[in-house]
Amino acid sequence: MTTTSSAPGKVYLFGEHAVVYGEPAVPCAIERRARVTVSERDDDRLRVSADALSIDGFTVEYGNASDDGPDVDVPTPLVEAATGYVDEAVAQARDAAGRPDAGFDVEIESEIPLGAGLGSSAAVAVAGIDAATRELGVKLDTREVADRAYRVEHEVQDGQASRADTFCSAMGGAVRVEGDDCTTLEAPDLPFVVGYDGTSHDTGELVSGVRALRDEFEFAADTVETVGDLVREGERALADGDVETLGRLMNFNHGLLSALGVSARTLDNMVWAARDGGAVGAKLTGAGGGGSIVALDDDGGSVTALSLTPDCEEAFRAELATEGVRVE
Ligand SMILES: Nc1ncnc2c1ncn2[C@@H]1O[C@H](COP(=O)(O)OP(=O)(O)OP(=O)(O)O)[C@@H](O)[C@H]1O
Ligand SMILES: C[C@@](O)(CCO)CC(=O)[O-]
Ligand SMILES: [Mg+2]
Repeated sequence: MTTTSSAPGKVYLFGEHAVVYGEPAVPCAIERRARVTVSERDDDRLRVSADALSIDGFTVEYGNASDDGPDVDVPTPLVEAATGYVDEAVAQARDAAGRPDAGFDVEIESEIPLGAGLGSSAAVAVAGIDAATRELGVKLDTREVADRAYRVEHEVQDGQASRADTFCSAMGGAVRVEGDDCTTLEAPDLPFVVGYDGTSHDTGELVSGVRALRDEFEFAADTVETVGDLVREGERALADGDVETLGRLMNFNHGLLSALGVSARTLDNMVWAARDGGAVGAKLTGAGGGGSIVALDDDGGSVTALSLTPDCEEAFRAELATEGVRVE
């Protein structure tokens, strides 16, 4: 049998990083999806092909726990970084189905750039768990897929992950996450514009950087709490459909993320290009360090402005994905 599931990427209206320390955040799913196709094998091995992986796209085949790991001619840390989320998603599916020895051929196709703040890891984990459990004849509730995908991110990111990306990808739409409390939100179809600088960064490392700053300086811990205050204000603006206030708060959130050390010159340049192009607000999205920004702009001027910005490799309008994980 073969099973394909897909799940969307996301942008953060507000609250990334601070959400790791229990502050609320509001991510929104966008219509860019990762598709994971899984076929059960008749042995216990795992064969992963992922065209989009930045190490030139590759296929690896490796055994279950006791084996030596992937047999490929690329440095091990690179392979581990590339396959960590898939490995853990498969481990979750094996656990959910009570089939520790199940082997799979896994194929990943994704419209979400890797390591760019658009939630590629969460989408791959969510779609992977959904496809692999269905392939083994187990139908998980969407919230359980989200919970297991969270455990994948938590494991791969050395215990530093929130439930935000994975819950958002599993449920679709706009969501609110505060610690273990995850809810879906009524949201207007916001005019998201994304600018992507073409680079890739490691979420785990960026989270560690914020943690270190927060441990060193009390005012950095205060900054994280201020992000939480801003998100609560943002929730009211979202409920009122007050796009102008949402934009102002996004600008404020970008400044706070910048203070926490996770912006980059490319991100700042794209943020300013979007604002100059008429966006009501713009901020980096996701872990940062490079990657993507999100802006709110009804009339498309910011897409043009971003396209003319040397630091921007791709600019596009991103529609809210109302559907989360689904079987294809
Ligand atoms: N198309 C894909 N094929 C295989 N693995 C993928 C794919 N997309 C993402 N991944 C996995 O996710 C990792 C990137 O996750 P990471 O959390 O660092 O960035 P992100 O999720 O894109 O951004 P953010 O967490 O800031 O939203 C890759 O190294 C890889 O392990
Ligand atoms: C930086 C972070 O807040 C979002 C990454 O998209 C990490 C997390 O929530 O796990
Ligand atoms: Mg991620």
